[in-house]
Amino acid sequence: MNEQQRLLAVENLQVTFDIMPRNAWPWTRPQPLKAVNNVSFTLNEGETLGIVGESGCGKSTLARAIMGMVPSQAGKVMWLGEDLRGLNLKQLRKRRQRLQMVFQDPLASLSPRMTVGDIIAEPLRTHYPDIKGAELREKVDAIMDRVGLHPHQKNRYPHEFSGGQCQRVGIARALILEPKLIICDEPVSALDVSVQAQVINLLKSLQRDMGLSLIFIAHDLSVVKHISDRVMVLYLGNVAENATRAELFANPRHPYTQALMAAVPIPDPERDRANPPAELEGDLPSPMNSPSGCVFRTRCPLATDYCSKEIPVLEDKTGAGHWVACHYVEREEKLN
Ligand SMILES: Nc1ncnc2c1ncn2[C@@H]1O[C@H](COP(=O)(O)OP(=O)(O)OP(=O)(O)O)[C@@H](O)[C@H]1O
Repeated sequence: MNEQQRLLAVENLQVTFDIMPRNAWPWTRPQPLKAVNNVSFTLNEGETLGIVGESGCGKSTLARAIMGMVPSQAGKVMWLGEDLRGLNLKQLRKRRQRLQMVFQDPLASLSPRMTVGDIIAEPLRTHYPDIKGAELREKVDAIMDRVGLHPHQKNRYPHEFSGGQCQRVGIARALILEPKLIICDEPVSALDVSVQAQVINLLKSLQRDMGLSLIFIAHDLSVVKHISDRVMVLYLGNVAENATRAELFANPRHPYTQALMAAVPIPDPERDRANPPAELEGDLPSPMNSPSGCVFRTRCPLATDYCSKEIPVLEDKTGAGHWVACHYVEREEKLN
C-alpha cells in the first residue's frame, strides 16, 4: 500500500433478508435470502471504486449495509479503523457526516415539499445548528455553484429541475458536510445518456479537487470505466473479481466479467477482437436458492462438476492485487 490513508475496509460482510414465500401458510418459516455474501474490499483516501453487476446482484444492499441503513449479520465495516457495525445509531449518525450517499432516482430522493436550498442546507442544520443566517446561505450558495447550479435557483422546488439538475442537488446535499467518501448508487442510470457524462465529469472533478473517495455503483462496465481506479464485479452477492481499472479492462479473468464485457459493445482498443468472450446466457438465479459451490457455475462456460462442490476462494491471482474467485483462473505471479 502507498502513503494514502485507508478509509474503508469491508471484511466478510454478510447481509441476509428473511423472506416469507408467496402464498405461504401462516406457520411457514421465513426463508433466508443472501443478498451480500462474504464481501471484502478496501478503499483508500482519494480512490474511486466502481462496483458492477447485473440487477439483483447485491450492489445497493452492499452500499446500504456499509452506511448502516440495512442490518448486516456478519463481518466488519472498518471506517478509519473503527467498526461501524459496533456503533449505536447516534454514533453512526455522527460518522455519516463523512460518509454520504447519492441515490439512483434523483427526483424521488429529494423531498418535494422543500426548496432545493433547504434540501441542501438540511444536513448542516441537523449536524451544526449554530450555523445559520448569512453563514448558512453562503455555504449553500458556494456548494450550489460548485456543482453547477445557480444559487438564485435555491428557492425553487425539485420538480422544477431536470433529472440531471436534481442529481446535482443530491450531490450538493451530500457534499455540504465535507465528506471523505460518497457512495453513489447508480447515480446516472436514470439520466439521459448526454446528461450521464456531465454528472460523471462533475463527480470526477469534485473527487480530484476535494480529495474525495467515491464508491460508484453501476450496471454497466463502460460507465465505471471512466471514473474508477479499481473495479469490483459482484455476482449473486459474491465478489467475482476485483482489480485496478487498467488490469480489469485489459485482462478480465473471471468468466462473468468477460461476459459482462461482451454484453457492452464499447469501442475498446484493449479488447481482443479475434477471441471475443461469450455473452452471458440465462437469468440470474434466485439468491434464495443459490447454486452450490461456485454461484456462477450455472451460467459459466468453464464449469465442471468440481465447481458444484467447492466454493472458489477470492484469490490474488497475480500477487499484484488482481483478485478473482474462480477455480479455473490460474495463479500467475507478476514479476516486477
Ligand atoms: N429490503 C429487502 N428485503 C428483501 N429482499 C431485498 C431487500 N433489498 C434487496 N433485496 C433483495 O436482495 C437482492 C439484491 O438486491 P439489490 O437491490 O441489492 O441488488 P442490485 O444489484 O442493487 O440491483 P439493482 O441494480 O436492480 O438495483 C435481490 O434479490 C433483492 O430482491
